[in-house]
Amino acid sequence: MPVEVTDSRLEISHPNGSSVELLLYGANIISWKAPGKTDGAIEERLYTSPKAFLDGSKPVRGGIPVVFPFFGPPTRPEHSQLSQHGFARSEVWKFDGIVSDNADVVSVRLVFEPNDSVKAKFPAPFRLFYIVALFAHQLNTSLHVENPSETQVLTFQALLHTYIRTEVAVSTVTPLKGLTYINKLKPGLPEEVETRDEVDVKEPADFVYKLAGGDYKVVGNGKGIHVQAKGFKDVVIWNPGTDGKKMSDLAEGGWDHFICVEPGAASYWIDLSPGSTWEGQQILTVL
Ligand SMILES: O=P(O)(O)OC[C@H]1O[C@H](O)[C@H](O)[C@@H](O)[C@@H]1O
Repeated sequence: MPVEVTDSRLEISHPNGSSVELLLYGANIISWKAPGKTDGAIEERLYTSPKAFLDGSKPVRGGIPVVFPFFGPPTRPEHSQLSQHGFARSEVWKFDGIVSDNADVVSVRLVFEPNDSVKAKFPAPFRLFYIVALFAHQLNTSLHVENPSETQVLTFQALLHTYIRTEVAVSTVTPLKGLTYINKLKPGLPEEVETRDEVDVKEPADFVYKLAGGDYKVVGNGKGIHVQAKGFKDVVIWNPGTDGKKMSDLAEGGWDHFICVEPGAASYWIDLSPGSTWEGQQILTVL
């Protein structure tokens, strides 16, 4: 079967050998395996920490966590009761059916509607859909935010916190040169302009690149992933380096094996008018 659903996870398989595993907890993709375009070798393309909690007790350290309704830490009073990066990554989503199943693409839809505990902390009406589409060499994830209110504007941020598996020692992200970025490692300091042709994360990195263009490449050891984004104007590049020692769900040296490339609305807010839907999409392609 191309889609297997259990109480807690989904597995999607493509006829060409690629596959995805996703937890209903957070709609968090925890694995994407896809063949190389030239060698055909099926490899894991995302990083999920071997120490990540996959039992729903804590947001998953790895894969693709979904960030909504704000990119943390909270800065607005209406988010003060919510935890870092909001609740979308720590609530249980529902499988909402197979969207397509053919030789090109197998895709599914998940939905999250606010439950009582979310409504108590975040009363604004909303509904989230997440479409996960698996192609031979590509994984396409689309977050749809609906505002069902007839009167109230829904204000939010959203982001896909993608952990790309790559060897940090030899990997770079391009093209970011010339972009203005917020350096979250130096809070309060003015924004900076990226001067590097190729950005690496050999030192701790936590940079929010604004109006970043939506087209990035992560390359290392002759392999790589093309990251395209639509609807997400920013991209965050994050790796904690040895500060990762403070994270109970990241093993010693785990930070050497990923770069987070996070398309998102992170430096700005989206005001969604009543009755409207917003979409943010990420397309990952094996290079
Ligand atoms: O530890 P988490 O809550 O998953 O956040 C991990 C990281 O996410 C983003 O990339 C932020 O820019 C970082 O500041 C944060 O440390």
